[in-house]
Amino acid sequence: MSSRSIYESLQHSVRPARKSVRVAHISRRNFSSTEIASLPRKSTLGHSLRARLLPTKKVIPPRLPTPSVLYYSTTTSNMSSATIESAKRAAAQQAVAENFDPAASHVGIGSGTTIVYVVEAIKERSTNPLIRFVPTGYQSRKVIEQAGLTPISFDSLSEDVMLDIAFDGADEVDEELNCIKGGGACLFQEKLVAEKAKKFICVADYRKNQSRLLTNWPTIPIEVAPIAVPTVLRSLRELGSQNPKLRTTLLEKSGPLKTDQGFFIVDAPFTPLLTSSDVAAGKGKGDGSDGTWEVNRLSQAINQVTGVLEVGIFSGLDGVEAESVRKEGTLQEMGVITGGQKPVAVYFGMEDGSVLVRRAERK
Ligand SMILES: O=C[C@H](O)[C@H](O)[C@H](O)COP(=O)(O)O
Repeated sequence: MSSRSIYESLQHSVRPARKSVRVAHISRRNFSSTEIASLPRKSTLGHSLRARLLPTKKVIPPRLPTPSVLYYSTTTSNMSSATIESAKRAAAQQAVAENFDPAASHVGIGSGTTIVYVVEAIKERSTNPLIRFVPTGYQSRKVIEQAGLTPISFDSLSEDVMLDIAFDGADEVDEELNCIKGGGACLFQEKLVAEKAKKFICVADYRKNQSRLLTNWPTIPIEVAPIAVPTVLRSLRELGSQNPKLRTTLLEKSGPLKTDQGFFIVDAPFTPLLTSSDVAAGKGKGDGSDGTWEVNRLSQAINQVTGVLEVGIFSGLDGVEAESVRKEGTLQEMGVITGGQKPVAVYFGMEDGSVLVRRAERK
C-alpha cells in the first residue's frame, strides 16, 4: 500500500461518520515500515498517522491475522469500493480530456481522493513544462509534485492573474451545481482557487450526485478559528443546526483535526437545503425563519459568524457568470465579486462505468 492509500484511509476515517460507516481499527500491522516511513511528517494527517503507527518502545509481533480493510461500511463491499474508484477515474479521464488545455498557463488543483485521478490524467496529456499548477493544500501540492508537475503557491500569483481552469472534487452536488466541500478538511484554499479560476470543473463519483445538499452527506464542514469554537457552535445552533460538532482526529487524545491553516473544522448538520428554484416555487422561505435554508443564504449566514474562516458550501455564481457580471455590472449594483464558486460542469463517474456530465444552465 502506498502512502497515498494510507492517506486515503485516514482521510476517510476522519470524515464525519455517515449512518452506515464504521471506522475499523488502524494499526501498524496494516502497513510496512517503508510505507510508514514515507508518510509526510509535516501534515496533520501524516503526523497523526505516523505517531500512531511508528513503534514506540517495543514492537510485539502480531498473533492474529491482519485485517485487510482499514475502514468499511456495512453497505460498501470491497467490490463496490473498486466500483467507486473506477467511477472516479472514468470521470477524471473524461473531465480532463474535455477541459484541460495543454496550452494553459495556470491550473488549479483541488484536494481529496478523486483529484489524484485528475492529476494522473493531466500528467498523461501535459506536454507543456511551463504550466504552473496551483495547489489547495499540503496533499494537493504533494500530488502535483509526485506527478512531476510544477506547483506554484496561490499567494505568489499576481492580483490580476486568473487561473485558466481549476479541477476539484466534492462531497455532494445538488441540481443547481451547488457543492458541499471540506469532507477532507480542505475548503478555504479550495474556495480561493475556485474563485480565481475562469472555470471550475468538479469531478466526483455517483454517490455525490444528489438533487439537494445534505441528502446523503450529513453535515456542512466549516473552518473555524480555534479560540472561537464555543461561540461558533452556539451560533450554529441558533441558525438551526441540531448538533454541530468539532471534528477530531482518529486519536482522540490528539484533539481536534487541524486544517492547513492551523484552524479547526466544525461539522454542522442541517435539514436538506433548498435550491433557489425551491424558494421561487414557494417550498420555503429559505432564510431560516421557517426552519428551511436555501443553499446560498445559509452559506452567507454561516460566513457572517465571527470566528468562521470559511464555509464548505460552494454556491452563488460560477466562474463564467462572475466574469460576465464583472464586465456588465457596476460596482454599486453588484457589490464586490470575488469570483465564481460553483463549477461550470460536474463529471460524475457512474456505477455502470459511464460518465454523467451536468453543466451549468445558461439563461
Ligand atoms: O476537503 C476535501 C475536499 O473538499 C475534497 O474535494 C472533497 O472532500 C471530495 O473528496 P474526495 O474526492 O476524496 O471524495
